[in-house]
Amino acid sequence: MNEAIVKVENLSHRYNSQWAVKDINFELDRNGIYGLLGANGAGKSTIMNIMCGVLNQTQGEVSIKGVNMRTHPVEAKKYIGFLPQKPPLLMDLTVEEYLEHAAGIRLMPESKIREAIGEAMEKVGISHFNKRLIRNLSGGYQQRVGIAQAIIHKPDFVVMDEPTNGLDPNQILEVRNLIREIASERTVVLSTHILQEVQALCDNIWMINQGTVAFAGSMEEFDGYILPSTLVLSMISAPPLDEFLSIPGVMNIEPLGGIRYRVQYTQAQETMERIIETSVQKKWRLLEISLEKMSLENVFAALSQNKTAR
Ligand SMILES: Nc1ncnc2c1ncn2[C@@H]1O[C@H](COP(=O)(O)OP(=O)(O)OP(=O)(O)O)[C@@H](O)[C@H]1O
Repeated sequence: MNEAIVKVENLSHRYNSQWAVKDINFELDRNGIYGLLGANGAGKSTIMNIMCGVLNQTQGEVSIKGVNMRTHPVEAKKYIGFLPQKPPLLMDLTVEEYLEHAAGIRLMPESKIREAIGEAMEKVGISHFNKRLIRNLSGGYQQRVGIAQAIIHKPDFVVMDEPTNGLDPNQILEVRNLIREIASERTVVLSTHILQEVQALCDNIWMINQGTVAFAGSMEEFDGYILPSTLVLSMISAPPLDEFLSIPGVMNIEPLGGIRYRVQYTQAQETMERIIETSVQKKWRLLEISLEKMSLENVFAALSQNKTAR
């Protein structure tokens, strides 16, 4: 049997009298990107800090490749790379100096450090800035340095707490691509409070709500739970609603006042294309059509409705 890369059993933590995390269980045994999704304060950082041995849990156990993090933290940490929410960058060091420092903290043998720094810089695309002070790098490049320190010792498992937080849209895309590449050869767990981020990046997801797991499964299962979803459109010459409902994929249409309507659909892309084609053919004068973004609150509501319905 394959040994789990990460095993979390009955994990609970309280900072004072309040439980921040309550009875979390999961096991990861494959490479890929796993997302922890939850609103601010849901408990994501607490879980990640405990998994990485930065915080001691109140109850439960975490093991990395069979090594218990509580009893053998030094050995367990060899298998983990961690990019905390605020990467521990030393702004007055150059990229190379900082990575040397990070490799030292990871107790890498002296003889392996030079080569590892070169490889990590190349992997995250910062080799050309090796002599630059970290404070003189853009936010996106600083995040790359943060990722480089997390992979310098070639860990099997990398944890990233809100890795795209605070980046501009271009930097977000670049860092997402980098995360995909890093995950091609190891297991990555990342946290986010942005639904679209897990949808764009993750193969599997846990939704965390008030310190407990509200949903755990593949991205496909997750989409199955929260679909059907909605789009909003404006039509100047709308047909009778029955006629609109005959478009395959349209499950419901609700007038929102004026020329605006909310449409419930099954398969987003196909249904949208059919609506556009039909409205052109029938001259409904479609002005705009856009997918409605689901808020985390809506997702929780949809998940709990579906659970009671099943
Ligand atoms: N050091 C601390 N002392 C006391 N309470 C804390 C501490 N750190 C976190 N908490 C509380 O524990 C709960 C979970 O916080 P946590 O930071 O794990 O959530 P999160 O999902 O990571 O949110 P965020 O994205 O805002 O960091 C929150 O209610 C938070 O206020």
